[in-house]
Amino acid sequence: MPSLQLLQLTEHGRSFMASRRKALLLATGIVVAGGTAAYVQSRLNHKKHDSLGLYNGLNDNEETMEKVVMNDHKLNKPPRKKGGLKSLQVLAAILLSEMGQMGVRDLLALVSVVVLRTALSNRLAKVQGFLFHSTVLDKQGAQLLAVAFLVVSRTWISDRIASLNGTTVKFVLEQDKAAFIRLIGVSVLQSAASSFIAPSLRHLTARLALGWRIRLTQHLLKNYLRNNAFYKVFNMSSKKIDADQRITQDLEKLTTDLSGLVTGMIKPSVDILWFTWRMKLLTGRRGVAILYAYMLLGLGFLRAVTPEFGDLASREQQLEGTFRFMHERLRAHAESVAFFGGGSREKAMVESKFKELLDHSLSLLKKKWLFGILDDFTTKQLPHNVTWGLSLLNAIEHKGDRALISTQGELAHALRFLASVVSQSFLAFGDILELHRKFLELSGGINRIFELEELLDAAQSVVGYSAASEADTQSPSKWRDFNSEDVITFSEVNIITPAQKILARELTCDIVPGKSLLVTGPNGSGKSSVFRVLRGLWPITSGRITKPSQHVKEDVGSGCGVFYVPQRPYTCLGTLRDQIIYPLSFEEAELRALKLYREGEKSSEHTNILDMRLRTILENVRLSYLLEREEGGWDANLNWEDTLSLGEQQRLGMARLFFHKPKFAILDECTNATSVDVEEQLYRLAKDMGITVVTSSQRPALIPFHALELRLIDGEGNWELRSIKQ
Ligand SMILES: Nc1ncnc2c1ncn2[C@@H]1O[C@H](COP(=O)(O)OP(=O)(O)OP(=O)(O)O)[C@@H](O)[C@H]1O
Repeated sequence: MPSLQLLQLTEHGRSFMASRRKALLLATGIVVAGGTAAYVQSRLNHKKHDSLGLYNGLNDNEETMEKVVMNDHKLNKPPRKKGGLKSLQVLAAILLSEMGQMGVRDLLALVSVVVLRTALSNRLAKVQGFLFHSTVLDKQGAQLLAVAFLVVSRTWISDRIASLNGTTVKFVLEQDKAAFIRLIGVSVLQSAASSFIAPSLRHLTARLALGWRIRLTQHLLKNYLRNNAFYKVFNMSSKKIDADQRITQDLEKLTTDLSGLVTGMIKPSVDILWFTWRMKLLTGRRGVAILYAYMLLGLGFLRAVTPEFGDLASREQQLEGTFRFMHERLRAHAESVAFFGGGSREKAMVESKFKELLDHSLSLLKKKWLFGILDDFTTKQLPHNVTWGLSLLNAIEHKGDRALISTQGELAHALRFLASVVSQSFLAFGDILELHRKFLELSGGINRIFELEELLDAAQSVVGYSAASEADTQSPSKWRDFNSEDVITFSEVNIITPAQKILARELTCDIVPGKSLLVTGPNGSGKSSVFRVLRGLWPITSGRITKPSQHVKEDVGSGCGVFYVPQRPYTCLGTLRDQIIYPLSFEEAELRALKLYREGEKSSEHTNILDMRLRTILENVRLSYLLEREEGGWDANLNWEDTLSLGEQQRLGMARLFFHKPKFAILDECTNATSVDVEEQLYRLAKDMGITVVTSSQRPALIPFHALELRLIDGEGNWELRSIKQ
């Protein structure tokens, strides 16, 4: 393919692809859909300015991103199954070593050999990194220990209660009143302890889940909101990753399930050990052998008939996300839909997604129901017969004269105790089987979260110009190496879409201060794409871009180096003031205003300086009436997106530009909804402020404000640069 020959890789490009490939190979099939739960998350999703993707073809093969993902899906499925047991054992070991239950670990590993030949992917190992690296010294380590302690206590109390049950019968038969009253006293104490343990366990489990949620959310958000990863993740492949849904709802469910699993794992393990020992005392080795033989057979049978609950649960979450996303879109575009009268069309689309979700949920419910029947029969009903068998065994081997009341009492005690022990053992056995299903369901959640985590990691390791410039924000010295000049330079840069279509071949041009550039060309020829590459949203595969820093240089009386005003206006959540100072916080804006406009003022006057400056800017963009119109003035906090007209929002965007006062402004048709006279005034203002603009526009009225024209001729790679006669 000729276009591919043009994709000569830079070292950056290669290593980016290598790291991405690694991440993608880790990923199992990407099943995605938009979805949203939290408003802020969805704003990130919706307000992103393009539906762009990262390059899928940075290496020299011809696979599209989608194919890579599909292949990865195929590649990964079998290892997932094979690796499942290992991962499970890793998780079990982690959990149990955390809780110091080494003896239990061996048993659980043994049980998992029989039960769990399935499905937790290698991502489980990652869970360890985030959730189980706590020590007993930190809060969560202590909580884990407390959970383990409570679970063991609960088992001990169950055992005592089982024993008491048998003893009651004995005392009743012997009609020993004093002993009976003592027994009631002990029983009341045990009940009190029991009622303390159950709610405490629930409370601690919930706290554990919350702690993990905080830890995981912070971890994901750190990468999600850095280096524009949210943009890259939404556009990594032609399919969209519903990152918002995963970070909010999926994460909450995962941590709740996981903490439930901790108790779910400890309890049956402790119970099985405890009651096996009891059983050995009561029935000897033969009884234990019978019990275990039944359990292993039952486990094997249930394993064979268990549906793929992990995949099913993951699909359900995905469909839930899609359904929510449909509503979210409708909310975001309510006015447009209402103008078009698109209600019934939207209804059909929402209903089709709902039907998909419903069908899946129904089939999942049916599978759970059928599995539940077999599960119940194997773990709860059939075991009664085993209990009877074991009781018979116990009764045959019981020594003593059956005619004596004391022997009868002992036998009754032993049989009741045995019945309780066997039933507790089977309950534990049922719990272990339940664990199997929970693990499968959990694997779906883990895959969704850690797939996102891997993509976020990959987005961080996008090297090339983008990452270099972002890394600079943390290390200004490094940044200067790349951005030492006050000039924007494209040298032999190929502008290529994520679908590998070349838009501008070996683009070369310099933009120096005072010589503004007008980018023109037919729709779809790549004007905005040039800006995307300049901003580092799309990586470059060849050539080099130089640009001034995003940093503020207060000392020279100007704001940041380059400021972008996108085609679609963006209003943030917050006050009127926040709209103009975005993306700075109030405090940062005060400092900026002080540095830029009144060197050496006292801090008490910061706000005044800022508001005075902002008022002038609002007057310049002819929006000062907003201050009077909206209650609260600068502090008015509205849904600006719905309140302001498109033209007003665009003027607000320009106000933002004037506040930041950059050396270069990248203006992507960001004034096309304003009237021509306002547009001209805005450009005049920018010129007076010494801002060099790079404009994408089709309006002839703007030509005189520029010294150069870059024309993207056909969107096929051809371009020309010419100077504009003033
Ligand atoms: N994420 C993407 N994946 C694949 N192709 C894309 C993506 N984003 C944009 N394109 C394509 O790249 C081409 C250039 O898009 P761009 O937005 O740069 O056009 P433009 O010149 O700014 O158009 P307009 O004048 O309509 O704003 C278009 O054909 C568009 O469909």
